[in-house]
Amino acid sequence: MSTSAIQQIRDQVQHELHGAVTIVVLGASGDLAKKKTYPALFGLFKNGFLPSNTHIVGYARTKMTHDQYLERVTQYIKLGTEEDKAKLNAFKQVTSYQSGQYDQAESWIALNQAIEQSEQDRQLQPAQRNRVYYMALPPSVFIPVAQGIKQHVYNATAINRLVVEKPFGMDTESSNELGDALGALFKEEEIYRIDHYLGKEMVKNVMNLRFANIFFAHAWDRQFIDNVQITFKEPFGTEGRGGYFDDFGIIRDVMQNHLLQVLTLIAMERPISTDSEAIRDEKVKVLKCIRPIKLDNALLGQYVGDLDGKKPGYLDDDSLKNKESQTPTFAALALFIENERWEGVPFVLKAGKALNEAKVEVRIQFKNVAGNLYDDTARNELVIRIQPKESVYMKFNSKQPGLSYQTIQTDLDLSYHDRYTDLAIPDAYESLILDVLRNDHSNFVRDDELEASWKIFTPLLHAIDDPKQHLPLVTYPYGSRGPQELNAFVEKFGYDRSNSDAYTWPRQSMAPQQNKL
Ligand SMILES: NC(=O)C1=CN([C@@H]2O[C@H](COP(=O)(O)OP(=O)(O)OC[C@H]3O[C@@H](n4cnc5c(N)ncnc54)[C@H](OP(=O)(O)O)[C@@H]3O)[C@@H](O)[C@H]2O)C=CC1
Ligand SMILES: O=C1O[C@H](COP(=O)(O)O)[C@@H](O)[C@H](O)[C@H]1O
Repeated sequence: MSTSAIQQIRDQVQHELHGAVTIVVLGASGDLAKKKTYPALFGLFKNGFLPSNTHIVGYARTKMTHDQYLERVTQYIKLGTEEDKAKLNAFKQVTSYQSGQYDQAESWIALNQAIEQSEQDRQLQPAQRNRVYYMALPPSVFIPVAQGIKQHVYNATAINRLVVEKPFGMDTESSNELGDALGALFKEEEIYRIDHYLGKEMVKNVMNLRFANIFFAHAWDRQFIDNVQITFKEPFGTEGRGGYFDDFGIIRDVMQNHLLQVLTLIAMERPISTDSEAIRDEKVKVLKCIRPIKLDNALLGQYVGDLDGKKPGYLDDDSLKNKESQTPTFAALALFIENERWEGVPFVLKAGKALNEAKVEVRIQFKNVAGNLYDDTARNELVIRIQPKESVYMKFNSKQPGLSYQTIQTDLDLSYHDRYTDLAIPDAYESLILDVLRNDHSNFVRDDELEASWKIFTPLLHAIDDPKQHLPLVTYPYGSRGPQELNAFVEKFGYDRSNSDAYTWPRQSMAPQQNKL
């Protein structure tokens, strides 16, 4: 980004908040706070993106001294240079900790007094007494905390913003209940529902790729695209998180939110502008065209121990209470969008824990060439690699170099780490907290978007949760590609790998004999 574009963002934040804010991190003693929220806040502070007059208050029940608090919340911050170390010392000067309960008025009153004291010490004018409340908390306390804040901490004379972490409910009904409870306390424009995938660089790039390139615009529909695969793979299981995970399963954990958000960006119509409401309007429209997932269009799996006996199965996890759990740790789901652009095109979402690699990507597979002149050609694919190794590449067919006329598969490859020097991609949380400060809702989930997304998944989730229905659950070994039924599943929904066997990515030089003929 050019220096002037960066300065423009800094000026925007400064202007939006009149140069001052108090950021309250609720649940500051927790895992998300130390791993994501504070490192992101430090990244913004270091690069001058926080308003010049910022104070960060950590809040949780745990009793900690100031030094214990600082140690805890800065342990995951990476320091590259001496300058970073100096900046961290300066960052520590603008934060403090307040311990209190989540359901007691006295605690909230005390928090409000601490904030007011800080505002007074910083000599803030009424319009500068802006407050951001970041709920890094388990969902069981979202509502009492939102109530406590609204009643005792909310400052009606300035800006208030509430940042909420997923999960936003377990199904349509519970999500609506949570939405109604929050909606009764905060206006929709004050609420920022985080889906951290919307802060990832390549997810943010989807709109630029689609709407700033004329050649994609005209091939982006059922006439040219055969199927879309959106894949999430993690090489580790639920080790130690089985307690949490067992209530949710892979569909609620990453598919109803992260992968569906990616699908929405791929499938939505062009918004009338880049304004956040225009974007979210289009997202809601396309979500409403997706029918609830049919049971026949789902493949569910659970991992077992690996073949060497070194890695445990899901049911071996000590943190798991139900040793006969039927919770899926893997799912492949085919979704269909019933509109003019996409009718009949399967969007296959695949996600799994304890697989063979770490990878998140979108793979758009185009149709076969009609009346093709050449034998054995592979289908074109556009791949958006979200992580690791951010990249966009287009697989296409080309004449083999030399005297041969054989067609081979190759690619046009924009691998970020090769193309851009000094690449520094900010963490998703850094980007999203900056958006909160700039008052840009584009990368946050709106209430109606949430409702539309739960409607797609709720019938399937209820069937999975109902022990009487006994949905088939296949197994796969820890560290494998997933259930062996997966290939047949994706083929059933159109995915065709023929003539792709010789192709690998990232690019490697072709074998000498392939170049010679
Ligand atoms: N951790 C992660 O990487 C991610 C987390 N999230 C979401 O962020 C939110 C916070 O996650 P995370 O930090 O892992 O959660 P934690 O379990 O670490 O909880 C955060 C803090 O909340 C308090 N707390 C924990 N359990 C309870 C309870 N039953 N009742 C009241 N307070 C409780 C504790 O603080 P104290 O006891 O001091 O008050 C704890 O330090 C969740 O909604 C989670 O789904 C989303 C994406 C990733
Ligand atoms: O929300 C979640 O996401 C993480 C994956 O996030 P990533 O940024 O590391 O790709 C997942 O591990 C976790 O189970 C889920 O709750």
